[in-house]
Amino acid sequence: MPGASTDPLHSLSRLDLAHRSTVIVAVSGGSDSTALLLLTKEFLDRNAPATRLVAVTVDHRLREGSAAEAAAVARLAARHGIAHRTLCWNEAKPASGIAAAARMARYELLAQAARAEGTDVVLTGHTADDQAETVLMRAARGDGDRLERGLAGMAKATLFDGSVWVVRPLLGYRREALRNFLLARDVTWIEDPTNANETYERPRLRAALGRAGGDDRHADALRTAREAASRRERLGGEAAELITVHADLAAPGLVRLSREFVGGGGSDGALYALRILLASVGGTPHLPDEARCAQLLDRLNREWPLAAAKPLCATLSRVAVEARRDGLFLRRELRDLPQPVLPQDGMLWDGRFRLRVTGETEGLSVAPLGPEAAEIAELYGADVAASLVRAGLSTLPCLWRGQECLSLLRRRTVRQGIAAVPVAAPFARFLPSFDLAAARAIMHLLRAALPPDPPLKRH
Ligand SMILES: Nc1ncnc2c1ncn2[C@@H]1O[C@H](COP(=O)(O)OP(=O)(O)OP(=O)(O)O)[C@@H](O)[C@H]1O
Repeated sequence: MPGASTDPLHSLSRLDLAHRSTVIVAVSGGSDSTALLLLTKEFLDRNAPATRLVAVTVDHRLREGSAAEAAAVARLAARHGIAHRTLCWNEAKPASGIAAAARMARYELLAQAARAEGTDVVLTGHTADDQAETVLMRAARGDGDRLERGLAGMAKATLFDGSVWVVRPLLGYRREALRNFLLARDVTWIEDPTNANETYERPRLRAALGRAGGDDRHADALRTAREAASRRERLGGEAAELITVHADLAAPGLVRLSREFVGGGGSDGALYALRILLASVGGTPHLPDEARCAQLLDRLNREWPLAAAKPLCATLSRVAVEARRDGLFLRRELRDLPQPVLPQDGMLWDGRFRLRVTGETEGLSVAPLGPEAAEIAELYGADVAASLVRAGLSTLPCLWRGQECLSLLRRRTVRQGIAAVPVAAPFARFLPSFDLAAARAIMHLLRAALPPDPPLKRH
């Protein structure tokens, strides 16, 4: 992230939008996203006049007046010759955790809008002020792991659901500069009353940063974010290297790590790589507990030499771990596998596969292969113990008609118009650009679909 700059007109020049036929800007009607919309319009008019600009407002239907706010954004867009859509969050609202649910619904609706417009880019108006607040809140909570990846704050770009890049071109710019930009053009914006409600953590922090000494705290927070982001990228690069060199898919559903991987177990990169591997094999979106993974690596380092006689086994984060003479094997544990489900397009299965459904599904279900794995185990992993191959296979999604097993669902073998595409669970929903190297390595290992390049120019 650049240091806070004063001329927001430069903000878009770092984006690679030339090959996109359409770009979406997410506009709440607040100062930041309104400024972003007008900046993007100016930028595209000058540099990529063939690219269509679409403003999208999400009406969360949480406050009286939200529809009128969306209509005000629509009028502003029309005045500037910009297409505008309003999308409503119509689902039932949860009783608690409303802010997080609203945020998730907003991402989903924005991604839907992007797909409908045939683009993979949505720009949002997050600023340097938002970034400083995010980092200070995370630091105060002390969440994140020992390596403090969370202190990197928001990434310049985050891939949502594997398909839409949410890009934040204004992260290096102060809100005040954006407001001055709007005032100079006589453009007004909407003040969201929740932004001033100091019963919430963010507005409280925002008010504190506005008082004496706030600028220094702001600058410190941005420095912390920059440093944490480069540490996080370095760590991800190390993990990617370890996964690429020392991990392979010994058989479907069975990841094998070499002894050298564990031998380097003292490094932060190995610990991070192991956590990514465990989360991906187990199908959990969050990385498993850092301390427990460090203990496992430590134990493997100390005891593996003895494992020649008897495998060393452990389970962690839905993964069965087995150290044998010929490698460390990871597979989804057999407990708590999904019950049979009716396949639906886009459904995430056990956090490990995305189902693709194009055909008729009546009478069909998707469930783990289970004991039927014994029938086909000999087809795979000739250099691995048959029991491991069977165990790995038995956790994979299979197409059933009643009690009859029709076929193992694979990425390409589309049976009855149904396929199961592997996903890397920790990066399936949100993939921040800091983690791209590590994500690509694990996706490559699992034969998952690789992420599209982010629309950022390389320096
Ligand atoms: N209701 C919404 N509709 C469309 N986009 C939104 C909406 N709410 C937030 N966003 C996008 O997410 C960004 C960050 O959201 P945040 O809640 O921090 O901003 P805000 O205070 O609502 O408005 P602004 O950032 O425009 O001042 C916004 O700049 C905007 O791009």
